[in-house]
Amino acid sequence: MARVVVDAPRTDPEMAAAFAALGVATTHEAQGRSGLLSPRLAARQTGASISGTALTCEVPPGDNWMIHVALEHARPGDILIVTPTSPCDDGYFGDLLATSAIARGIRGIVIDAGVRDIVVLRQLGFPVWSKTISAQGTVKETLADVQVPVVCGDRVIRPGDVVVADDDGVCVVPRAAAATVLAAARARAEDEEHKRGLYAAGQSSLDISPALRTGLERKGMSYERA
Ligand SMILES: O=C([O-])CC(=O)C(=O)O
Ligand SMILES: [Mg+2]
Repeated sequence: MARVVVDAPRTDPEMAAAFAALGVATTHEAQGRSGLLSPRLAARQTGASISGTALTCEVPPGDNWMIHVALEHARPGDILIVTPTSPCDDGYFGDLLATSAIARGIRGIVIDAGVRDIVVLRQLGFPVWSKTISAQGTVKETLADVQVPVVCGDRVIRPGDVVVADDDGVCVVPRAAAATVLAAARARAEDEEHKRGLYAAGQSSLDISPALRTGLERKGMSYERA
């Protein structure tokens, strides 16, 4: 039996939104280099940087009915996560569904399958991370689960987890870890800001981070004159 989990708990929307300014690389590093979705889920635009709470949706191959169901349960600040129950490249999502998603406060879509109407999606400014682009249409015949834990881009995503997406890819932060990872990501961003100033002033990264130099010696790097 397929089911929709209604009012699933989610990360505080303001906290989830704060990750966008930090970005995917920093978030991923701040949680111990984890959470990154497969790079096959590529940005279909340039310059979009979003974060929000996961609204998850399973779809049978070639059938987008459950995306319509998921949109009905959208809350402002959600990011739609769509995963087929077995691999499929069809164009599940296009400009009509995007128009509805925007109206319902959804910030973007991450889909381990295809999207279509890509020119209009870009014109709408609705950001997409997808496995592919395909005009292949889908039917509305078979049920699947909405707002349940899914595997998307080879990572488990639970309803209400934080999803961060930009030109570097997509990263998931489990709801229970969001506050800790946000604090670690902010600290990392501050540290990088400091280093950026030193790098720009011409300082060597080996001087700024002495471990990089002592590590070379410890591992036996030798220097020879040409
Ligand atoms: O309607 C569909 O099946 C997908 C689509 O093209 C749209 O959302 O515009
Ligand atoms: Mg269309």
